[in-house]
Amino acid sequence: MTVLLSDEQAGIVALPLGPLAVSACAGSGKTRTAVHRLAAMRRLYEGRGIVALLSFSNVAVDTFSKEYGTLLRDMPVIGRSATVEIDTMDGFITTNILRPHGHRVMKCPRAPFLVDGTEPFLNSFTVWDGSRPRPTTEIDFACDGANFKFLIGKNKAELPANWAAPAVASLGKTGAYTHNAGRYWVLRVLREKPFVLRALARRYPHILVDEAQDIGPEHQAVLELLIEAGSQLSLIGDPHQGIFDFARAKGAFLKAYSDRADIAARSLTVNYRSLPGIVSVANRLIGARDTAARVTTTERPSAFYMPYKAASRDAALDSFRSLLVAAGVDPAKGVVLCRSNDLTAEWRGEMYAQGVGVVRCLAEAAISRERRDFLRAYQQTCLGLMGLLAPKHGSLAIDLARPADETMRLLRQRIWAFVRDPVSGLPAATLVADTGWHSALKARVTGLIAVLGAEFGLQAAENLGQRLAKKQLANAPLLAAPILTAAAEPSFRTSTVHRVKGESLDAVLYVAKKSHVRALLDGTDTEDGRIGYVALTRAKDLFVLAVPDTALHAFEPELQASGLVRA
Ligand SMILES: Nc1ncnc2c1ncn2[C@@H]1O[C@H](COP(=O)(O)OP(=O)(O)OP(=O)(O)O)[C@@H](O)[C@H]1O
Repeated sequence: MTVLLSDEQAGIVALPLGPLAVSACAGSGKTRTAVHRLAAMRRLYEGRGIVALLSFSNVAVDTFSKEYGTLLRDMPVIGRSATVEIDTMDGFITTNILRPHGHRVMKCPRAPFLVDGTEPFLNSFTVWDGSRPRPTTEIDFACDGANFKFLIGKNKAELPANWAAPAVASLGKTGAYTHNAGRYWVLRVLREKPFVLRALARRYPHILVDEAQDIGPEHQAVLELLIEAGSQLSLIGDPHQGIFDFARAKGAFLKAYSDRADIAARSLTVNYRSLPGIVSVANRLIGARDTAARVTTTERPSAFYMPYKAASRDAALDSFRSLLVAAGVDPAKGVVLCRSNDLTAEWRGEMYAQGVGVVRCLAEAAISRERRDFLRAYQQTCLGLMGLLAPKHGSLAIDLARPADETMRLLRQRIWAFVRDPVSGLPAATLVADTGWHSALKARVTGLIAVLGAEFGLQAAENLGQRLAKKQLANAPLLAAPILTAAAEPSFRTSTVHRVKGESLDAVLYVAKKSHVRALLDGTDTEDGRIGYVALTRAKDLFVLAVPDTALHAFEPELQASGLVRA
């Protein structure tokens, strides 16, 4: 299949192959444009290094790799070089800097390895925050010019460097790093070991970053160092879709980069994804004049709002189902989107955050398995089991992830068997949490720990009973049964907006709280506004905004002025 480009896209691909900043509207085919430009640059740099295409999610990387593969099939041999790399931004810095060179600044005797903070061996690494010791893994790092700020807690309170730096160094010596600390160590490698930076810039003469609105200050600092050392940088992104404020990524770099004198700045303004009615609402919300490439053959609207009662979720989902049928969209393709994890879990019919500690991990494992997310079910089960084993087995999770010998492989099989089996292994999430589920869990997990002791020599932690205590479990199933059994009425995929970023969805129901509706209507100056905008612009054929019934009256004039139609 030949992949075609529009004039606008082809113009960007054909630009002289220097650094570039592309500000692109939603659905404008950034993937296609970036992949074609990558192929064009590849020819220029043939034999002189690697051209990297970086993004921020594994889904984006898979999509780019597939499209690039399709494009290569139609290319002359010269374009088929293997010297193109497609990766996530974090994957790129981990593979090229942290794993091979991190030990030079971390002073560890092994290649650095990622931890998520729950590994028991981390318990002995703490930092004083002025009133109490906190896990070192909770330290966040903010790039502050040539220095770093060390932050802690939800409010990101600043920690004095003379408390934080020694704690970070002490954990670094083990080789362990968190996602946040990884960027700190990467920047230290590039600043303190100039030969690494020089080699990297020679190896990557041109780096293209997609979703460039998501570049935060630490990634920006890495890219600026590479530019100084000789790499060229091209950015492509949409400032209206920056939804990673929590990572301090606010699209500032993309905006500022296009103003630099030596950078060619271009725009993509045609939306190929959504029906004109949806594009028109998006335009009104952000004051843009993007155009829709698709045409409609009917007068039927494609962007709606409807009231919902928080206590009547099923009624709202039924209304969405009717709208899907009326729009001719397969109901199985409808997707429910929410702003937060809690709201998403509620709309999925899950009992959110059940249990405490080990029991919570195992409850999440059971829910994940029932939702057929087996990998997460396995990972949560491993985490739970780690909490039931003696601290000396602290690195077991890492060994299990990459089993080096037959014993580890057998152990992994044993845990997988437990995860998969609701009858004698991990109890079904449809059982009542505080009675049937908990009592079955306690008996079976205790049995499993005994087996792990007998067969694999693993020692149980002390106080197993306490660790498996019945705390914060509701007198209801962990997972509402209709979600699993409604074969005739397929349940909708339900997700946070963040998880569907970059995707095209046939139909979207965006379940908003009052503040989310307000933010959506106010445009994209706030993060909540941008999240609403991302939800809206995922929709191809149908968008429905669910507004709390108590707030409908106040918003109705503005909703209609934006072009949304009452369902
Ligand atoms: N020239 C084109 N002709 C027809 N369809 C196109 C063209 N370019 C892109 N598309 C289609 O438009 C849709 C949106 O493309 P893509 O997902 O790359 O958009 P995007 O710019 O990344 O959007 P967003 O930033 O909103 O995620 C895809 O289905 C893609 O195949």
